[in-house]
Amino acid sequence: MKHFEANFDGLVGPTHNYAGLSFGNVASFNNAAQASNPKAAAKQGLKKAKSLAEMGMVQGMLAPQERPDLTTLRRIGFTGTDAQVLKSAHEQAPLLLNACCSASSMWTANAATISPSADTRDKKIHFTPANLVDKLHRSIEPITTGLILQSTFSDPNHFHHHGHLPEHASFGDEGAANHTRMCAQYGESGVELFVYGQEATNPNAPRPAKFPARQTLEASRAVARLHQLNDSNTVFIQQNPDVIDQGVFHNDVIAVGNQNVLFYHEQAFVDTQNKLDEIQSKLNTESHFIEVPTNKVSINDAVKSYLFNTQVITLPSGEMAIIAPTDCQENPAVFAYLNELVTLETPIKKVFYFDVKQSMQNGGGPACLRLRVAMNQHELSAVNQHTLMNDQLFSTLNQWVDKHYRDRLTTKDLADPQLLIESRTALDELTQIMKLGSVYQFQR
Ligand SMILES: NCCC[C@H](NC(=O)CCC(=O)O)C(=O)O
Repeated sequence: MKHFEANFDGLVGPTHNYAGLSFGNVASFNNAAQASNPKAAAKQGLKKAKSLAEMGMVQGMLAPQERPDLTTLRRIGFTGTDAQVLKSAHEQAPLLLNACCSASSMWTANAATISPSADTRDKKIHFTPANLVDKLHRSIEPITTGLILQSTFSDPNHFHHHGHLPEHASFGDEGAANHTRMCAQYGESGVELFVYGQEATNPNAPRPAKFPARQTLEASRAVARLHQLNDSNTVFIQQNPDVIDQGVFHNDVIAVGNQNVLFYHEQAFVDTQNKLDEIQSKLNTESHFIEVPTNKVSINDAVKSYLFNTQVITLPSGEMAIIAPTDCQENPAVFAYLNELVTLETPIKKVFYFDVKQSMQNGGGPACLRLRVAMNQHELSAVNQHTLMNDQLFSTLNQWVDKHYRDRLTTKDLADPQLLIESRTALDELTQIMKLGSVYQFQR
C-alpha cells in the first residue's frame, strides 16, 4: 500500500501580532511591539503549503484558534459584555490581554506529538496535544487543538486521540517540535526520537541557566507510553542546555530528521555519539547523519537563519529537498553551506526557499508551521477531505483571508471589539469551508 508523510500547516489567525511573549525565543523578543501584517502572514503560509502540494506532497491545513480568547479572560475574572471584558483587560492587565490574543496556534509543530500506525501497538495513529505549559499564551491552546485534531482526523478505526499531559512544569510538553521520526520507508516501523530540555524530577541533571527548557524528559516518556511505543523504537536525547541559552528554544531550531536522514548542528545534543549509535542500532536501515560544524555555521547564524527549522521532504521522485526560509539565502554562511550540501553524497539534492518572514519574526520557520503525519492511503481517505490543500481550497482560503484579515495590527489594536467580531466572523465561515463542526467556544 502507498504510504507517505503528510504535512498539516497551521493557518495563521486574524490576530497575528508581535507582543514579545516568548522569553527565550530571540525573534519574539527582538520584534516585540512591531506592527504585524496578519493578511500577509496568512498568505505566506498558504503559499508555502500550496507549493508543497504542487510538488506532489500530501498537504493539509489546520484551523487557527479563537482569539481574543474571551473564555480565558472571563475565567480570570473579567466580566460584562465582550467589549467590556476587552476594555477592562486592556486597562488592568494588558499583558494578559496580549497573551489571550496570540495567533501562536499557527505553529502546528507545537500542536501535538504524532506517532504513525507503523510504530504503535494498536496500529493506529496516535495524537497527544502539547500542553505548552511553559508559556501562558500557548498554555491556552491544547483543548481547542484537541478538538481541531479530532475533527480533522475523526475516524476511531484509524486515529487514537489522547488528552494533553498534566498541566505542570514537570510535564512541559511542546509537541512535535521536539520529536522526529526516522525510518526506512514511511509505512515501515521506525525509531522515534524524543528530544528534551531537562529532567524535571532530577535536580542534579544538566539544564540551561538563562532560558527555560520547555520540554521535559518526563513528558517525552509519558507521550511514548501513551502512544504504545517501546524501548526498541524510541530514543530519548537531551538537548544541549548551552544552546537553549543561546536561543534554541525547541529542538527543531537545531535539528530536523526525515526517513534515514538526521540533519543537525554539532552542538545540538548532549552525549551525541552514543545517541547516534543508539539510533543506528534501533533503525533497520543505514542512516545519514549530516552534522553541521560550528566552524561552518555558528549557533548564532543557525538561530537567525533557521537553517534547521527547515522541512526535509521526500519528493515523489525519491529525492529529498529542503524547504527553507528566504532568511537562509540572506545569511552568507548558511547560504554557502546549503549550496555545498546539495553537492555532497547525501539524499538531499534540492533547496526551495520561501518567504515566511511574518512567522519568522516571531521565531517560527517553515518547520514550525507544519505538523507531520506519516500515513497510508486508507488513513488518508479517513481524513476530513475539506482540510486537504488543492487549487480550490487555496483559492477559497486566499479569498477568505482577503475578506476578513487586516494588513496591519499592533498590540494596541488587540482590545478593539471590532477585531473580535472580525475574527469570529472569519472563523465561523472557516469551520464551514473546512467542515469542522463547532470547534470554537463562541459556537458552542
Ligand atoms: N515553533 C515555533 C514557535 C514560536 C512561538 N512564538 C511565539 O509564541 C511568539 C509570540 C509573541 O511573542 O507574540 C513560541 O515561542 O512558542
